Amino acid sequence: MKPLTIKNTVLGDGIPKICIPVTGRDEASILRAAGELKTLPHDIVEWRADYFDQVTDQSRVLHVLGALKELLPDSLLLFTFRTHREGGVKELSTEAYLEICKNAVTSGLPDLLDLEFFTGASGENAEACPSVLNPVLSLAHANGCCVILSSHDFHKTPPEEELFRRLSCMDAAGADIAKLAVMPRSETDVLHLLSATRRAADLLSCPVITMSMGRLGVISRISGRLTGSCLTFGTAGEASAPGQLPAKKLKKILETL
Ligand SMILES: O=C1C[C@@](O)(C(=O)O)C[C@@H](O)[C@@H]1O
Repeated sequence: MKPLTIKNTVLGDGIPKICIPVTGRDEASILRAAGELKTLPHDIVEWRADYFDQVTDQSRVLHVLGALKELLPDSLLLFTFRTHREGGVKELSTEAYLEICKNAVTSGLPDLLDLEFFTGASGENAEACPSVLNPVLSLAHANGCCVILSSHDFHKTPPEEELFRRLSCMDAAGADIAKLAVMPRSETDVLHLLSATRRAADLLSCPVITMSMGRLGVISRISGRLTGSCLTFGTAGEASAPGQLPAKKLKKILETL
């Protein structure tokens, strides 16, 4: 794997980087939460725009993106609309989801876009749709924005081979970073995720981010140095997924390990 440098942050080398999600429902609470991050250890701020009540209003989204950039000029900004089928807050059509992503990257404000790998695909273990993903990937890249291709399963952990296959397919599809979040049902599920991550970090060309969610999977959020997962999500207030640790505690653990 080749490390990815965005501004001064190197993903895929050294201690895993920390990303803190901001999940407010209105502009005031989003900006208040973002302001509080100034004193917390992090490299990336993720705006989870699916929590935002006005997310379908393009100009309000651009306004919030601009304000976040201004408030946190030294943090990388990750734009994420998590769809309902992958664990997000709002149910929108695929077209509306893609419009939100395109609007965000066209502004040139986010440093990173989370794009769900199975957008436009149907059913379990479906193949991704290059005709849906490619235009967004190109638009993001043309606007200086890196793309995290992502896949989430809040119910189970697919077999280890499938975990590795998904990360490989994301890499082959042109991801700048490949990301997988899955829910363990047993200790073995967690070990499979860790092992697939190590293989992917060794064999793929892009950096990877993985997590096994919930209490059982907490080890996956602190073991990136061992497994090769380059980024881990920590909380400042409300968690955006089960198992996330508070950012300060996370930083201490990562430094100790
Ligand atoms: O995809 C991810 C990872 C995540 O689900 C987690 O488990 O930490 C948290 C989300 O906010 C983020 O978009």
